[in-house]
Amino acid sequence: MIKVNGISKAFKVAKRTTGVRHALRGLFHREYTTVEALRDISFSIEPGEIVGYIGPNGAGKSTTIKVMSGILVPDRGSCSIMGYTPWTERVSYVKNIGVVFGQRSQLWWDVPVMDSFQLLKDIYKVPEPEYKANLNLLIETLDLSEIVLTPVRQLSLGQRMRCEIAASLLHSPQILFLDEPTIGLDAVSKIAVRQFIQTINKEKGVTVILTTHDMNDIEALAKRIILIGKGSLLYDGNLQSLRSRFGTHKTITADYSHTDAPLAIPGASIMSWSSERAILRVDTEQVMISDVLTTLSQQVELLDVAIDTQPVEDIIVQLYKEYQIS
Ligand SMILES: Nc1ncnc2c1ncn2[C@@H]1O[C@H](COP(=O)(O)OP(=O)(O)OP(=O)(O)O)[C@@H](O)[C@H]1O
Repeated sequence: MIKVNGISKAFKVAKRTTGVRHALRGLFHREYTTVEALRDISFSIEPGEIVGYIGPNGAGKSTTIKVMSGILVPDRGSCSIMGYTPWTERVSYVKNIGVVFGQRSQLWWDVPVMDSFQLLKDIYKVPEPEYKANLNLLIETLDLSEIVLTPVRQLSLGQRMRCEIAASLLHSPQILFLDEPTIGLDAVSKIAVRQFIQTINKEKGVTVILTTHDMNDIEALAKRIILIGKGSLLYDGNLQSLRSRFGTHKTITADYSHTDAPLAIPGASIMSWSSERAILRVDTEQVMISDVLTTLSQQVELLDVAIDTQPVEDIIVQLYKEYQIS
């Protein structure tokens, strides 16, 4: 469905200087530097996938989404999405995609949301029955009935984001690009947006490419992640295999009957200890969790045990370290 092949994009940026002398000189003689936003990026995405496109600030995520949605023309490389080249066949191509930029709005600021929806219907030439069916479904699933008659400028960020997502789906696109869709949202709105993304992916088969800094988004939604750093693709694969590669540490929180004897557990490091609770960190490549629990139960009377895997955040930090990006 999506084939990106060797995409590169550089921006020419004017060098900024401080001081009056330099500013005056800059009026006559501008100096430029080149920012390589994307370097030889390639990947393919199958229909129905949800892919988390992640990387630190300035890595090139938004630039990739802009190239894939036809807003930016790359310097080199090719991109074929549902048979279209996004930047050369933009008019016919955009009917197949929905785009949400969390930091920008596609809705008209001063008019009620419903008027923006109507305008988008006309722009995309959505037939009336299809528009009505989509609108009703979106109003219901995104809980918009009480806000569609409100002007966008009066909406909260969470309400606006739900409307943005609805706006991007009115024309039944098969691919949805989401650039930071949960940025700035409270916990409840984040969960609502995540659930909705899952629903349209499962029920309508919409392919989703999602950029985010929120690892909970990734954990909840994406089986596959693509990691970029400083414009280069660093990892493309399964979140689960990344877990097994890096996530070999588990944390055991053990509650037990009062004891003053210190614990000695071979293969586990004791992160914290009190007379009733200990937190242990175990490298499962070195020692089995069951062995640690057996040793523990020989030394204390266990009341409760919780075992946590390493959060995805930690794994991503390790990846950044391995690739020396920040
Ligand atoms: N229009 C532009 N003009 C000049 N430089 C740009 C432009 N757009 C992006 N860049 C630069 O390209 C690089 C990649 O930017 P991009 O916005 O794609 O990163 P990002 O991964 O989306 O970052 P963030 O997580 O901060 O949103 C950055 O160094 C950025 O400053």
